[in-house]
Amino acid sequence: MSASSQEVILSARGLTKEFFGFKAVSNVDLDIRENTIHALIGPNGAGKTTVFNLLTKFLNPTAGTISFRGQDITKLKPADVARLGLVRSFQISAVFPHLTVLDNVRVALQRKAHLGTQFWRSSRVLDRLDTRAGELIEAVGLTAYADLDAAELPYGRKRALELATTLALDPPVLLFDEPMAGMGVEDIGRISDLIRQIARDRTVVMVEHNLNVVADLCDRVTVLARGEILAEGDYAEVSANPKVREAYMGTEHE
Ligand SMILES: Nc1ncnc2c1ncn2[C@@H]1O[C@H](COP(=O)(O)OP(=O)(O)OP(=O)(O)O)[C@@H](O)[C@H]1O
Repeated sequence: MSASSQEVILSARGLTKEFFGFKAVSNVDLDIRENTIHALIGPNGAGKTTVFNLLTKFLNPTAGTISFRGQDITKLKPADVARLGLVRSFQISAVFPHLTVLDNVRVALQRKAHLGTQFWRSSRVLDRLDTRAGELIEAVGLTAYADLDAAELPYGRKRALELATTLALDPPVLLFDEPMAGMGVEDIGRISDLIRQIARDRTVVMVEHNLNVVADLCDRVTVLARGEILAEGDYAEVSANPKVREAYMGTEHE
């Protein structure tokens, strides 16, 4: 799939973030295209997490603009952009440890369906929710764990549950900050498969340190270094770029 043929869904122009006069992100232009998996990579301190937090509105930029589907979202709050369909997963996912896997997914679906505050619920609506909950649990490989409390799940499976509760919201754009952090090889394979699967009809933006995962999953890669964009392209292009190699080498020797 050619990433350049798709519409831009999320973009930033001149994105800049200063912390007490220090430019963590400097004049970043970014175009994320629909139905692609787009990675933000770069050595430690490059500004990846700051860009991620700016895009999801957890931080306000010092300068620059962000637009989503052509709408300027620079001044919106995280909840507003989430409602528009720009949702970050994992770090703020609401997983209730003392609810079962099934009930966690049910709660997420009820929130999406705005049923949370209603006392009356038709059994037809609840049946539909249960069917969808079952599908989501199966999609993330948790069918055998459906009746366990979330707290009892091993780490990788907990992340799969977080993914299911995020998918329950059915967002067109999903952003992951280091989805593979702390995972073993087996979990990485499983979560990679899941991300590939959910990205078939969604846009995924991810900050990821594991370059094997980036090479395997991502259509487009933006490399940041010292708060600026160093290179952009597919993984083969950016990994062959001498400036990128130098930036990574530089930090290895620090
Ligand atoms: N709240 C803050 N206050 C001051 N400086 C900050 C703040 N957040 C980030 N920085 C600085 O901005 C720079 C970029 O940090 P950021 O966390 O965005 O980089 P990163 O590429 O995500 O790094 P890592 O790979 O280590 O997570 C770093 O020098 C960091 O110390």
